[in-house]
Amino acid sequence: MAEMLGKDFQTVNRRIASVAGHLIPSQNPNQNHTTTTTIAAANCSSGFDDTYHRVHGQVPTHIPEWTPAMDDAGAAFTDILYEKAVGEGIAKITINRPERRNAFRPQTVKELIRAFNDARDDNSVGVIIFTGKGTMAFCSGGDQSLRGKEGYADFDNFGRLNVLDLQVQIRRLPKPVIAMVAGYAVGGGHVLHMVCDLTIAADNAVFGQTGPKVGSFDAGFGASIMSRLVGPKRAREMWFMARFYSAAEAEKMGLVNTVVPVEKLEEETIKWCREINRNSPMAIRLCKSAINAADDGHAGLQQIAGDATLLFYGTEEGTEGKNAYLQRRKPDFSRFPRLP
Ligand SMILES: CC(C)(COP(=O)(O)OP(=O)(O)OC[C@H]1O[C@@H](n2cnc3c(N)ncnc32)[C@H](O)[C@@H]1OP(=O)(O)O)[C@@H](O)C(=O)NCCC(=O)NCCSC(=O)CCC(=O)c1ccccc1C(=O)O
Repeated sequence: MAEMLGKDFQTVNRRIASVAGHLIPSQNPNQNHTTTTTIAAANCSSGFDDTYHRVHGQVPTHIPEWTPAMDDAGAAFTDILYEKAVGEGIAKITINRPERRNAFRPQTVKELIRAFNDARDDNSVGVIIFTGKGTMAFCSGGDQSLRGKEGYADFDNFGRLNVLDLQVQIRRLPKPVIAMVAGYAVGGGHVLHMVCDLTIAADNAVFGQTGPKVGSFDAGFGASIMSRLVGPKRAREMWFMARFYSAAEAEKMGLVNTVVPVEKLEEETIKWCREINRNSPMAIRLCKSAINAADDGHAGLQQIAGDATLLFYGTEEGTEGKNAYLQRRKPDFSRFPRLP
């Protein structure tokens, strides 16, 4: 009996400690002593006051300390800025050609590919922000002054369309990529924000395809992903008319996740990054590959199947096979259940 009462007492104590863990001290200006308020009551912008929100709490919104980043090649970037937030697991990749409304040239795309590769390989990075320098443009597409008969040419005497490689890279990257869009996201720049996993738009953002006005089109992801996002009727409208849409219109169409005042853009984006980074990286990885799997055909299956192999390597069952091979014996899988 005494033992049972002791256990109950322990349970009550544990529960009180757990609830107290959700309490933060706050100073009441009218009183000289400290009172306690629940995190949910103090900060809850979502308006939910439940254990889920008390346990997970609020996400800090302060701007992080950015430090310049490099990749293994060590060559300086000329067309982009590549930064990581100290101690945060956030990388930021910025097209740095504001005088051209952040239009990309082949060199820009090569540098973007290097930075995205590095952010993928850095296992301290959980989320990548993709943006443009300044508030006038996220990206205005391919640099038309460099467009030739075979694509875009800057330092070579032949053209290329290497932005298509970048699109595929972002789509396959097993970490969330967030487009942080202020100003124009048009032409190939509009396609780039669409291939990102999420888009946080400033209230000055402008979206649209220009291709049919400038003698270009993206019949790849630019057509198929757009159609998924906004539906085929709207996608046809966007491509046939080549109109521009405000941030509010884009939000209504499902092109962006949220719209915030331009001066709050980075703060809000960082908040989303931190919120994602608090969650299970493997769950997020699988969610990304699962959402893309059907649309991406063999490549989509390969990504999600690779994730399954990755998980299987971490199991005892998988390890038994490897150990048996290394120990030159038959594997013994008899202890592993054949689940229904
Ligand atoms: C973006 C604008 C609407 C902004 O207008 P505004 O604020 O009035 O500024 P401007 O004075 O026009 O521009 C300032 C400055 O920047 C230069 N500039 C802007 N955009 C570009 C650009 N894309 N290329 C080259 N230069 C640009 C502009 O000339 C000015 O320079 P000054 O020296 O000061 O004069 C407006 O700028 C605008 O409409 N821009 C063009 C938008 C556009 O049509 N983009 C190209 C679309 S096609 C494309 O992107 C193809 C991409 C591609 O490679 C591809 C290939 C194959 C398959 C798929 C794709 C794909 O789509 O990704």
